[in-house]
Amino acid sequence: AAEGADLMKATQLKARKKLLRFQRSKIHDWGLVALEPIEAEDFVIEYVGELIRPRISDIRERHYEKMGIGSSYLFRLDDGYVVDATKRGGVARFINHSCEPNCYTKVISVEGQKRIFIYAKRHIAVGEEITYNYKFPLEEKKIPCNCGSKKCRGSLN
Ligand SMILES: Nc1ncnc2c1ncn2[C@@H]1O[C@H](CN(CC[C@H](N)C(=O)O)CC2CN(CCC(c3ccccc3)c3ccccc3)C2)[C@@H](O)[C@H]1O
Repeated sequence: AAEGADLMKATQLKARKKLLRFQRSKIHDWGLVALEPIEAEDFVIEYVGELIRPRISDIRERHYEKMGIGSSYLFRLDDGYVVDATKRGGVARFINHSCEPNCYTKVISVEGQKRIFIYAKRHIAVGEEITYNYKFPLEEKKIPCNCGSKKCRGSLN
């Protein structure tokens, strides 16, 4: 019974959302910082937003661009669907890109709903900024990358 409880506790620890804070980032404007140590493969946070169909996301993206909001809080899924965290989203929308990220994203269907979960690739120390690879498609108009990592590709797209 004891080991069962320990296993339960360990699982909860791994699955529990981590203590994070959004604050000024060295990479860009605002970012998300770890307030507690995070172990490799721990669940960090879910990228929460509205799941919208490809056509709707194109319309919204044009609208945001017109409003000068630029690359808004849109997280594109492989099938063209988009999770839009602009109006209603969690703090995960403040996570910046890195060419050597300390996290990775996983899209998991839960009751038919696609959701984006962010996990640690490695141990993350207190105070470290949470990052993942945006995997933006290559584009003409480059967004210069400021991740500062040795293997930086120089741009996000
Ligand atoms: N490694 C990197 N190197 C260089 N640049 C990087 C890197 N990683 C991320 N970025 C930048 O961050 C972007 C991703 N970003 C991640 C978080 C970001 N740091 C932030 O501080 O918001 C979320 C988007 C930034 N936008 C802000 C909209 C906001 C707004 C609009 C106008 C003026 C002020 C603010 C807005 C406000 C209200 C409603 C809707 C939108 C959304 C990338 O597209 C890139 O531009």
